[in-house]
Amino acid sequence: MNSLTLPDIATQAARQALPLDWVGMCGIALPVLLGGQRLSAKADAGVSLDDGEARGIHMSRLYLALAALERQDLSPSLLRQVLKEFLVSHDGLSNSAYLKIHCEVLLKRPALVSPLAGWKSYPVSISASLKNQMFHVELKIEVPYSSTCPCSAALARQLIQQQFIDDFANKPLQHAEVLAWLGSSQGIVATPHSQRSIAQLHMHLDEFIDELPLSVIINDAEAALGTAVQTAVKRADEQAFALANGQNLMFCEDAARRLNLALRRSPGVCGFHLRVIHAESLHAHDAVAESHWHRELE
Ligand SMILES: Nc1nc2c(ncn2[C@@H]2O[C@H](COP(=O)(O)OP(=O)(O)OP(=O)(O)O)[C@@H](O)[C@H]2O)c(=O)[nH]1
Repeated sequence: MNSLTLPDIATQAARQALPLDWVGMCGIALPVLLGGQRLSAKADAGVSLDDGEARGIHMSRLYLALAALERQDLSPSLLRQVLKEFLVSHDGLSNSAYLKIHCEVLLKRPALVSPLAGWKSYPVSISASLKNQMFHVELKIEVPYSSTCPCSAALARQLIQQQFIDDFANKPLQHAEVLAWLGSSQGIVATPHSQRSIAQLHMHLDEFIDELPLSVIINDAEAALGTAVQTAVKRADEQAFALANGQNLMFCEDAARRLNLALRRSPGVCGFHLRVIHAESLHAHDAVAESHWHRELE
Protein backbone atom coordinates (compact mmCIF):
# COMPACT_ATOMS: atom_id res chain seq x y z
CA MET A 1 0.00 0.00 0.00
CA ASN A 2 1.45 3.44 -0.81
CA SER A 3 0.51 6.89 0.52
CA LEU A 4 -1.90 7.52 -2.36
CA THR A 5 -4.17 4.79 -1.08
CA LEU A 6 -4.15 5.82 2.60
CA PRO A 7 -7.66 6.63 3.76
CA ASP A 8 -8.11 10.30 4.75
CA ILE A 9 -10.99 10.48 7.19
CA ALA A 10 -10.54 14.23 7.87
CA THR A 11 -11.66 15.07 4.34
CA GLN A 12 -14.95 13.17 4.66
CA ALA A 13 -18.20 14.98 5.37
CA ALA A 14 -19.23 15.16 9.02
CA ARG A 15 -22.18 12.98 10.03
CA GLN A 16 -23.56 15.85 12.07
CA ALA A 17 -22.82 19.13 10.34
CA LEU A 18 -21.82 21.55 13.07
CA PRO A 19 -19.00 24.11 13.36
CA LEU A 20 -16.67 23.78 16.38
CA ASP A 21 -14.99 26.52 18.41
CA TRP A 22 -11.62 24.86 19.00
CA VAL A 23 -10.03 21.71 17.67
CA GLY A 24 -6.39 20.79 18.04
CA MET A 25 -3.80 19.23 20.32
CA CYS A 26 -2.87 19.94 23.94
CA GLY A 27 0.39 19.21 25.72
CA ILE A 28 2.74 18.99 22.73
CA ALA A 29 6.36 18.76 23.91
CA LEU A 30 8.43 21.53 22.40
CA PRO A 31 11.91 23.00 23.03
CA VAL A 32 11.36 26.77 22.74
CA LEU A 33 13.84 29.63 22.80
CA LEU A 34 13.13 32.46 25.20
CA GLY A 35 15.61 35.27 25.77
CA GLY A 36 18.28 33.04 24.22
CA GLN A 37 17.48 30.24 26.71
CA ARG A 38 16.37 26.82 25.48
CA LEU A 39 13.37 25.78 27.60
CA SER A 40 11.24 22.68 27.76
CA ALA A 41 7.69 23.76 26.92
CA LYS A 42 4.24 22.30 26.31
CA ALA A 43 2.10 23.75 23.54
CA ASP A 44 -1.66 23.70 22.94
CA ALA A 45 -2.34 24.33 19.25
CA GLY A 46 -5.78 24.64 17.72
CA VAL A 47 -8.07 26.20 15.16
CA SER A 48 -11.81 26.73 14.93
CA LEU A 49 -13.60 24.34 12.61
CA ASP A 50 -15.97 26.78 10.93
CA ASP A 51 -16.88 24.45 8.09
CA GLY A 52 -19.49 22.40 9.91
CA GLU A 53 -19.65 19.93 7.02
CA ALA A 54 -15.96 18.97 7.30
CA ARG A 55 -15.25 15.87 9.40
CA GLY A 56 -12.00 17.08 10.91
CA ILE A 57 -9.03 19.41 10.87
CA HIS A 58 -5.49 18.39 9.85
CA MET A 59 -3.67 17.95 13.13
CA SER A 60 -0.32 17.24 11.48
CA ARG A 61 -0.31 20.63 9.75
CA LEU A 62 -0.59 22.43 13.10
CA TYR A 63 2.06 20.18 14.61
CA LEU A 64 4.52 20.85 11.79
CA ALA A 65 3.97 24.63 11.92
CA LEU A 66 5.22 24.59 15.52
CA ALA A 67 8.73 23.74 14.30
CA ALA A 68 9.35 27.48 13.73
CA LEU A 69 9.29 27.91 17.53
CA GLU A 70 12.40 25.76 17.90
CA ARG A 71 14.52 28.00 15.72
CA GLN A 72 13.66 31.58 16.71
CA ASP A 73 13.30 33.41 19.99
CA LEU A 74 9.68 33.49 21.13
CA SER A 75 8.18 36.88 20.23
CA PRO A 76 4.74 38.24 19.37
CA SER A 77 5.65 38.37 15.65
CA LEU A 78 6.78 34.73 15.69
CA LEU A 79 3.53 33.67 17.37
CA ARG A 80 1.55 35.62 14.77
CA GLN A 81 3.52 33.94 11.98
CA VAL A 82 2.77 30.45 13.36
CA LEU A 83 -0.92 31.29 13.77
CA LYS A 84 -1.03 32.53 10.18
CA GLU A 85 0.46 29.22 9.09
CA PHE A 86 -2.30 27.38 11.02
CA LEU A 87 -4.92 29.32 9.03
CA VAL A 88 -3.19 29.08 5.66
CA SER A 89 -2.96 25.29 6.10
CA HIS A 90 -6.69 25.19 6.99
CA ASP A 91 -7.94 27.47 4.26
CA GLY A 92 -11.69 27.06 3.85
CA LEU A 93 -12.01 25.19 7.16
CA SER A 94 -10.93 27.64 9.87
CA ASN A 95 -11.13 31.37 10.60
CA SER A 96 -9.51 31.41 14.03
CA ALA A 97 -6.20 30.06 15.27
CA TYR A 98 -4.96 29.59 18.83
CA LEU A 99 -1.62 28.81 20.42
CA LYS A 100 -0.69 28.46 24.08
CA ILE A 101 2.80 27.78 25.36
CA HIS A 102 3.51 26.75 28.93
CA CYS A 103 7.04 26.74 30.30
CA GLU A 104 9.15 27.74 33.27
CA VAL A 105 11.43 30.73 32.78
CA LEU A 106 14.70 30.64 34.70
CA LEU A 107 16.23 33.87 35.99
CA LYS A 108 19.48 34.15 37.92
CA ARG A 109 19.01 36.10 41.13
CA PRO A 110 21.75 37.56 43.35
CA ALA A 111 21.71 37.03 47.11
CA LEU A 112 20.82 40.05 49.27
CA VAL A 113 24.28 40.47 50.86
CA SER A 114 26.73 37.66 50.03
CA PRO A 115 28.26 37.45 46.54
CA LEU A 116 26.19 34.34 45.76
CA ALA A 117 23.46 33.86 43.18
CA GLY A 118 21.03 31.14 42.20
CA TRP A 119 18.27 30.28 39.75
CA LYS A 120 14.61 30.98 40.23
CA SER A 121 11.94 29.51 38.03
CA TYR A 122 8.72 31.28 37.13
CA PRO A 123 5.81 29.41 35.55
CA VAL A 124 4.79 31.26 32.39
CA SER A 125 2.06 30.73 29.87
CA ILE A 126 1.77 32.68 26.65
CA SER A 127 -1.55 32.61 24.78
CA ALA A 128 -1.93 34.01 21.28
CA SER A 129 -4.88 34.05 18.92
CA LEU A 130 -5.62 35.23 15.40
CA LYS A 131 -9.33 35.79 14.72
CA ASN A 132 -10.65 37.66 11.69
CA GLN A 133 -7.14 39.11 11.19
CA MET A 134 -7.11 40.36 14.80
CA PHE A 135 -4.02 39.27 16.70
CA HIS A 136 -4.15 39.04 20.47
CA VAL A 137 -1.47 37.98 22.93
CA GLU A 138 -1.66 37.36 26.67
CA LEU A 139 0.95 36.48 29.22
CA LYS A 140 0.47 34.70 32.52
CA ILE A 141 3.29 34.70 35.06
CA GLU A 142 3.51 33.42 38.61
CA VAL A 143 5.83 35.30 40.95
CA PRO A 144 6.53 33.85 44.40
CA TYR A 145 7.27 36.19 47.30
CA SER A 146 7.26 36.34 51.06
CA SER A 147 4.77 38.33 53.14
CA THR A 148 4.66 39.06 56.85
CA CYS A 149 1.30 39.82 58.44
CA PRO A 150 1.17 43.42 59.78
CA CYS A 151 -1.49 42.53 62.33
CA SER A 152 0.54 39.64 63.65
CA ALA A 153 3.62 41.92 63.85
CA ALA A 154 1.70 44.51 65.92
CA LEU A 155 0.35 41.80 68.24
CA ALA A 156 3.86 40.37 68.69
CA ARG A 157 5.26 43.84 69.50
CA GLN A 158 2.57 44.31 72.14
CA LEU A 159 3.53 41.02 73.77
CA ILE A 160 7.20 42.07 73.78
CA GLN A 161 6.23 45.36 75.46
CA GLN A 162 4.20 43.43 78.03
CA GLN A 163 7.16 41.17 78.73
CA PHE A 164 9.37 44.24 79.14
CA ILE A 165 6.94 45.62 81.73
CA ASP A 166 6.91 42.28 83.55
CA ASP A 167 10.70 41.91 83.55
CA PHE A 168 11.75 45.52 84.26
CA ALA A 169 8.93 46.99 86.35
CA ASN A 170 10.22 49.02 89.31
CA LYS A 171 13.84 48.35 88.31
CA PRO A 172 16.50 50.87 87.30
CA LEU A 173 17.32 50.20 83.62
CA GLN A 174 20.84 48.95 82.98
CA HIS A 175 21.98 49.28 79.38
CA ALA A 176 23.80 45.91 79.36
CA GLU A 177 20.88 44.12 80.98
CA VAL A 178 18.35 45.52 78.45
CA LEU A 179 20.69 44.66 75.59
CA ALA A 180 20.99 41.06 76.80
CA TRP A 181 17.19 40.92 77.27
CA LEU A 182 16.64 42.13 73.69
CA GLY A 183 18.90 39.36 72.41
CA SER A 184 17.13 36.63 74.36
CA SER A 185 14.11 34.58 73.38
CA GLN A 186 12.69 35.45 76.80
CA GLY A 187 12.69 39.12 75.71
CA ILE A 188 11.45 38.67 72.17
CA VAL A 189 8.63 36.38 73.32
CA ALA A 190 6.55 36.51 70.15
CA THR A 191 7.22 36.57 66.42
CA PRO A 192 4.81 37.51 63.63
CA HIS A 193 3.80 34.89 61.11
CA SER A 194 5.01 35.03 57.52
CA GLN A 195 3.86 33.14 54.51
CA ARG A 196 5.15 32.08 51.15
CA SER A 197 2.90 33.94 48.75
CA ILE A 198 2.23 33.89 45.07
CA ALA A 199 1.21 36.59 42.60
CA GLN A 200 -0.62 35.30 39.53
CA LEU A 201 -0.34 37.96 36.85
CA HIS A 202 -2.46 37.74 33.71
CA MET A 203 -1.50 40.47 31.25
CA HIS A 204 -3.02 41.58 27.96
CA LEU A 205 -0.19 42.80 25.79
CA ASP A 206 -0.06 45.49 23.14
CA GLU A 207 -0.43 43.97 19.70
CA PHE A 208 2.71 45.38 18.11
CA ILE A 209 5.40 44.98 20.78
CA ASP A 210 8.67 43.44 19.54
CA GLU A 211 9.47 41.36 22.61
CA LEU A 212 7.58 39.55 25.33
CA PRO A 213 8.23 41.74 28.39
CA LEU A 214 8.78 38.78 30.67
CA SER A 215 11.79 39.71 32.74
CA VAL A 216 10.68 43.37 32.89
CA ILE A 217 7.32 42.36 34.37
CA ILE A 218 8.88 39.90 36.82
CA ASN A 219 11.40 42.54 37.94
CA ASP A 220 8.70 45.21 38.28
CA ALA A 221 6.49 42.84 40.28
CA GLU A 222 9.31 41.79 42.60
CA ALA A 223 10.39 45.41 43.13
CA ALA A 224 6.79 46.36 44.00
CA LEU A 225 6.41 43.46 46.42
CA GLY A 226 9.79 44.05 48.07
CA THR A 227 10.38 40.60 49.53
CA ALA A 228 10.95 38.18 46.68
CA VAL A 229 11.81 34.62 47.74
CA GLN A 230 15.56 34.00 47.67
CA THR A 231 17.85 31.46 46.03
CA ALA A 232 21.36 30.98 47.52
CA VAL A 233 21.25 32.11 51.17
CA LYS A 234 24.00 32.48 53.79
CA ARG A 235 23.24 33.73 57.33
CA ALA A 236 24.03 37.33 56.31
CA ASP A 237 21.45 37.02 53.53
CA GLU A 238 18.90 35.52 55.89
CA GLN A 239 19.38 38.39 58.32
CA ALA A 240 18.93 40.92 55.53
CA PHE A 241 15.78 39.05 54.50
CA ALA A 242 14.44 39.20 58.07
CA LEU A 243 15.05 42.98 58.08
CA ALA A 244 13.42 43.39 54.65
CA ASN A 245 10.33 41.49 55.85
CA GLY A 246 10.16 43.50 59.08
CA GLN A 247 10.17 46.71 57.02
CA ASN A 248 7.69 45.34 54.49
CA LEU A 249 4.66 44.09 56.41
CA MET A 250 1.75 43.39 54.09
CA PHE A 251 -1.75 42.06 53.88
CA CYS A 252 -2.83 40.48 50.62
CA GLU A 253 -4.72 43.75 49.90
CA ASP A 254 -1.45 45.71 50.15
CA ALA A 255 0.26 43.32 47.75
CA ALA A 256 -2.59 43.52 45.20
CA ARG A 257 -2.63 47.34 45.30
CA ARG A 258 1.14 47.62 44.91
CA LEU A 259 1.15 45.23 41.97
CA ASN A 260 -1.75 47.00 40.29
CA LEU A 261 0.09 50.34 40.40
CA ALA A 262 3.38 48.79 39.22
CA LEU A 263 1.92 46.81 36.32
CA ARG A 264 0.11 49.86 34.91
CA ARG A 265 3.55 51.31 34.24
CA SER A 266 5.03 48.14 32.71
CA PRO A 267 5.86 48.51 29.02
CA GLY A 268 3.67 46.65 26.55
CA VAL A 269 0.89 45.94 29.07
CA CYS A 270 -2.52 47.28 28.03
CA GLY A 271 -4.51 45.52 30.73
CA PHE A 272 -4.29 42.86 33.41
CA HIS A 273 -6.04 40.78 35.98
CA LEU A 274 -4.01 39.86 39.03
CA ARG A 275 -4.57 37.57 41.97
CA VAL A 276 -2.37 37.32 45.04
CA ILE A 277 -2.48 34.31 47.31
CA HIS A 278 -1.01 34.43 50.80
CA ALA A 279 -0.72 30.81 51.90
CA GLU A 280 -1.37 31.60 55.54
CA SER A 281 0.58 29.90 58.29
CA LEU A 282 -2.03 31.17 60.76
CA HIS A 283 -4.83 29.29 59.00
CA ALA A 284 -5.11 26.22 56.85
CA HIS A 285 -6.76 28.43 54.24
CA ASP A 286 -5.36 31.25 52.09
CA ALA A 287 -5.85 35.03 52.10
CA VAL A 288 -6.55 36.15 48.51
CA ALA A 289 -7.02 39.48 46.72
CA GLU A 290 -7.74 40.25 43.07
CA SER A 291 -7.55 43.37 40.98
CA HIS A 292 -7.78 44.35 37.33
CA TRP A 293 -7.07 47.29 35.08
CA HIS A 294 -7.48 48.14 31.41
CA ARG A 295 -5.94 51.18 29.78
CA GLU A 296 -8.98 51.83 27.57
CA LEU A 297 -11.38 51.78 30.51
CA GLU A 298 -9.54 54.54 32.40
N1 LIG B 1 -8.84 15.50 12.82
C1 LIG B 1 -8.42 14.58 13.72
N2 LIG B 1 -7.28 13.86 13.45
C2 LIG B 1 -6.88 12.97 14.39
C3 LIG B 1 -7.60 12.78 15.60
N3 LIG B 1 -6.94 11.85 16.34
C4 LIG B 1 -5.88 11.45 15.61
N4 LIG B 1 -5.82 12.12 14.42
C5 LIG B 1 -4.83 11.82 13.38
O1 LIG B 1 -3.99 12.86 13.02
C6 LIG B 1 -3.30 12.43 11.87
C7 LIG B 1 -2.86 13.60 11.05
O2 LIG B 1 -3.98 14.13 10.36
P1 LIG B 1 -3.75 14.99 9.04
O3 LIG B 1 -3.02 16.22 9.36
O4 LIG B 1 -5.08 15.16 8.36
O5 LIG B 1 -2.79 13.99 8.22
P2 LIG B 1 -2.60 13.83 6.68
O6 LIG B 1 -3.93 13.65 6.02
O7 LIG B 1 -1.58 12.77 6.47
O8 LIG B 1 -1.99 15.22 6.30
P3 LIG B 1 -2.47 16.21 5.13
O9 LIG B 1 -2.20 15.50 3.86
O10 LIG B 1 -1.65 17.43 5.34
O11 LIG B 1 -3.93 16.46 5.36
C8 LIG B 1 -4.25 11.49 11.16
O12 LIG B 1 -3.65 10.22 11.06
C9 LIG B 1 -5.47 11.47 12.07
O13 LIG B 1 -6.09 10.20 12.18
C10 LIG B 1 -8.77 13.54 15.82
O14 LIG B 1 -9.46 13.43 16.86
N5 LIG B 1 -9.14 14.43 14.86
